[in-house]
Amino acid sequence: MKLEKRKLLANKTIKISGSKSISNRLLILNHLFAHFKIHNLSNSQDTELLKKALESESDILDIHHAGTAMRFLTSYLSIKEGKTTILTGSERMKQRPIKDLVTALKSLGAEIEYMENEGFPPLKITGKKIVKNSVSINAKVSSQFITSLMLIGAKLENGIRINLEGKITSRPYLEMTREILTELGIECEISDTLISVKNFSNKGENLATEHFTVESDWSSASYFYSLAAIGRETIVLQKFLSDSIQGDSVLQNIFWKYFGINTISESGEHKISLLPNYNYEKPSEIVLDLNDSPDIAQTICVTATAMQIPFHLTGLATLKVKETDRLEALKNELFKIGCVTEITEDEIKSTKFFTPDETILIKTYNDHRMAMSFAPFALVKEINIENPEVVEKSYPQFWEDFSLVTE
Ligand SMILES: O=C(O)C1=C[C@@H](OP(=O)(O)O)[C@@H](O)[C@H](O)C1
Ligand SMILES: C=C(OP(=O)(O)O)C(=O)O
Repeated sequence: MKLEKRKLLANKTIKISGSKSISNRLLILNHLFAHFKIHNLSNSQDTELLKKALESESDILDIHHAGTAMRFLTSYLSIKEGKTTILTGSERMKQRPIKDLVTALKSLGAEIEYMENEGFPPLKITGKKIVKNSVSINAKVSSQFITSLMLIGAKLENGIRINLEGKITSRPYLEMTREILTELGIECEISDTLISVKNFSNKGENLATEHFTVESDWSSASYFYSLAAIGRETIVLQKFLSDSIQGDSVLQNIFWKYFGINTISESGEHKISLLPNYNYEKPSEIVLDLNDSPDIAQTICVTATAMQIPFHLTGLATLKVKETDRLEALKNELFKIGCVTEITEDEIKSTKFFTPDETILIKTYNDHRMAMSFAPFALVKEINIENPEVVEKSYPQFWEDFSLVTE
């Protein structure tokens, strides 16, 4: 798809759909406990796939590229007594790790077999009653494994105590899970090395709420922060809270500190205005540890490149096992828009900016965030985005919204 050089329009309002992460947690909890009404559910393909899988009677479930769906369903199916299910996904999903989660579930008494390669999907899962309640898990590879255990914890006879080994990755996602459980009336505590979830008996006790409204998706909001920063015009986004339970809401601080974008909240209406500071002076370098919010790394790299600000981002080890190896993908594609980078196992650092070629063709590697994060570069120069439809994984109407704020 060709994006001719665009201009950012001032004061346009975009309504982004519900957070994919919150929605996917709520769907699992909704099926484990009494049904409650979910408002502003994410319209992402990942959420649709999880919803379909939970409603399906089939013995084979294919969740394509949806990482959270794969990880959350692994625990969910492990406690569906009397049912055997094959849980599979796309070719990329078959390369994304799941071993730490499977090992933890097996140590609790679950019955799970690898159908192709040890440590990777597809899995054959036979649901069982789990009575053990203490488990250890490596916290370095993906927080989704831990959330997956937390989500079933209250359904286990004796609750769950999860011992965390190693450095915790993507920790705000664990806090998000705890916040959601707490809001539903399920007791959960998190310390640096231990998470506990108490059993929540369904008999006689009701969940604390019958309605849950999902805040809109902060990771999706990042592309509009990028547009506001590069285009220096105000954009209004809905429905967001400044004290969000989504870790990616840290965008507010990052874009204020490094890109001169002020976030003004209008409480009541859940609107935020992204306002460029006209006295903004570029920093000499952006230095950030993104271990807590890996999904906004691509947005920051492209924004910094468009604005020619040197950057050094660390804490990115998990990027290698996402929809694609995002560090490699960034290195290749940033070069096309005029930035030379060095990457290691968990870092990316810009070393030089130069004037890019006339024709820029961005590859997207089956990764929605590659397409969406590079799109704002069209404010600098015409670019072409390969396979633009990849955005549907998290943000199906992204291109319509992009066209609403640019011309
Ligand atoms: O729990 C979640 O909803 C997520 C956790 C993060 O994954 P990791 O914990 O694997 O980094 C994040 O990257 C992903 O998009 C969503
Ligand atoms: C990593 C992501 O998703 P998942 O792991 O759920 O596939 C993402 O949305 O950037």
